[in-house]
Order: sequence, then C-alpha cells, then structure tokens
Amino acid sequence: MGQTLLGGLLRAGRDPGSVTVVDRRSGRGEELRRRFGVTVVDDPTAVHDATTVVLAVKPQDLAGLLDSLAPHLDPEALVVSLAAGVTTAAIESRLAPGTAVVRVMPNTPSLVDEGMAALAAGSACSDENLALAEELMRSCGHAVVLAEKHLDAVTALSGSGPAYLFYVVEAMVEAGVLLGLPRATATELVVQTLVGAGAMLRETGQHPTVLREQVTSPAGTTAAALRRLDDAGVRAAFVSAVEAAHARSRELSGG
Ligand SMILES: NC(=O)C1=CN([C@@H]2O[C@H](COP(=O)(O)OP(=O)(O)OC[C@H]3O[C@@H](n4cnc5c(N)ncnc54)[C@H](O)[C@@H]3O)[C@@H](O)[C@H]2O)C=CC1
Ligand SMILES: O=C(O)[C@@H]1CCC=N1
Repeated sequence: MGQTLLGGLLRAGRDPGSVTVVDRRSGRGEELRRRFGVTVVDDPTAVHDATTVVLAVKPQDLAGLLDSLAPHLDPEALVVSLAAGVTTAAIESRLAPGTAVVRVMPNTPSLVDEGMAALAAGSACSDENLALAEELMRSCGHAVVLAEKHLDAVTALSGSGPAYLFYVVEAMVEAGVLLGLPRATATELVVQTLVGAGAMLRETGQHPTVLREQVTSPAGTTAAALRRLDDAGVRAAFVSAVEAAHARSRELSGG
C-alpha cells in the first residue's frame, strides 16, 4: 500500500527528491530507488527532518514502529497512518502530545489512480493538516473526510471491497469457461463488463436499480439469472460479508 501511494504521489508531480522511504526489507531499497528515484533508507531516525510521515506497515507492526520514530519526530510533523483498525488515539498515545495525526483507509485501486480513501482527523489535527492529507490521497484517487467512528464501515466497504468484486469476476470467468469460452475470452468479456458497468454508474449518476432494470428484459435471460441469485441468497450474503468485515475491523481496533 505504501508503494502504491508513493507511485501516485510521483505521478501527480511530486519531486522524487523530496521523498524518503524507510523500509527494512533487504534488497527492497535498491528496487524502490531504481523504480521511483526516491531516497531509501532502513533507519527510522531519518524522519527527523520530515514534515509529513506516512505510516504503511501492518497494524501489528505499528506500535513498535511508532516507538522507534517518536524520539526523532519533529513535533510539527503531520503523521498519516494507513494501518487498518488502529485508532488516532492509539497512535497519539505513542507520540509527543499535540502531534497531528490523520488516519486513512485507502484501497488498492489507488495503484491505477482510481483509489477510494476515507480520512479521519486526530485530536490535534488542524484544517491545514487534514487538507494536506487529503491532497496526498487525491494523488491516486478519490478522498472523503469522515468521523473516525465510520472507519470500520469504510474498511468493510471500500477497503476490502475490491476483493469482493474480484471474487465476483473469478466466479463469472469460471462460468464462461464452463460454457465453453476460452479462459482469455471469458476474462476479457467479464473485465470489460465490470469496467463498463462501473463507468455507467459513475457517468450516468443513475441508481443501480434503474441500471439493472434497463438490462432486464421481460421473461428474458437476465431475469432468469437474477432469480437464481435471489434464490441462492446472494444479496443477503453480501450484506453478511460486509457485516463480518466490519466486526473484524472493530475487533482489530479493540472496539
Ligand atoms: N492491502 C490493502 O488493500 C490495504 C491495506 N491497508 C493497510 O496498509 C498497511 C500496509 O499493508 P500492506 O501494504 O498490505 O502490507 P505489506 O506487508 O505489503 O507492507 C508493509 C511494509 O512495511 C515494511 N515494514 C514493516 N515494519 C517496518 C519498520 N519497522 N520500518 C520500516 N518498514 C517496515 C515491510 O517491510 C513491508 O514492506 C496495513 O496497515 C494495512 O492495514 C489499508 C487499506 C487497504
Ligand atoms: O484485509 C485487510 O485487513 C486490509 C484492510 C482493508 C483491506 N485489506
């Protein structure tokens, strides 16, 4: 996720010379340096002259990382965390009092500048801090600011959401193969259908029910298929799946 955001920032015109990446994985530094032209170090004390610090480690690694950064962090620096389920209060508790923290839930389509990120401000975050974090996230897609209590729902919907849609694509491609289509053809048909349907939702602004009704001819193929989906409880399964992701996100954040 950190690399995805880095790519977006540079595509949006940020100077690679203004970015320092801290990564401890051996061999990784050379790859990032070659690919992005940024400075890569493995020493967290490098944050001492940073004005904005983005944290992109796994949630379970965040506390250790914050403890190693805290003594070196400029008290005026903005800290942006991408870690799922870690609250701004938990982050603030490991940093100097008054440190500006923004918690973000991004998603993987940021890789192609079609990301959807939700941001929540910590207790010491100014409007300028929040605007800066929003600008960072807009470099690879859309961004909304929400109250932090909504971030578990965001995680369940747009954070994990790409995986639900890839899962549907996998199932539809398998169905095409079952019906005798070559796998590559089935994949092209399904992927373009997903992209086209997404573009229709965005560009027409129509409700999905209206768009679905337009596809559904009386006594036709779509009605026959949708009836099977309803019989199998697919709509209810999606609701339960998102609820399960929400519950897991709350569990991870200790809520
Ligand atoms: N994958 C996804 O779709 C999403 C992930 N996130 C969040 O983004 C964060 C990163 O997730 P991924 O990119 O999937 O994980 P990842 O495991 O691919 O990347 C984490 C990176 O952090 C590095 N790292 C670990 N400890 C470090 C330390 N002390 N100092 C420097 N580098 C360190 C690792 O070497 C690795 O390169 C997580 O907190 C996750 O909750 C948020 C939204 C969506
Ligand atoms: O599966 C996860 O826990 C992370 C958070 C949202 C997407 N991936």
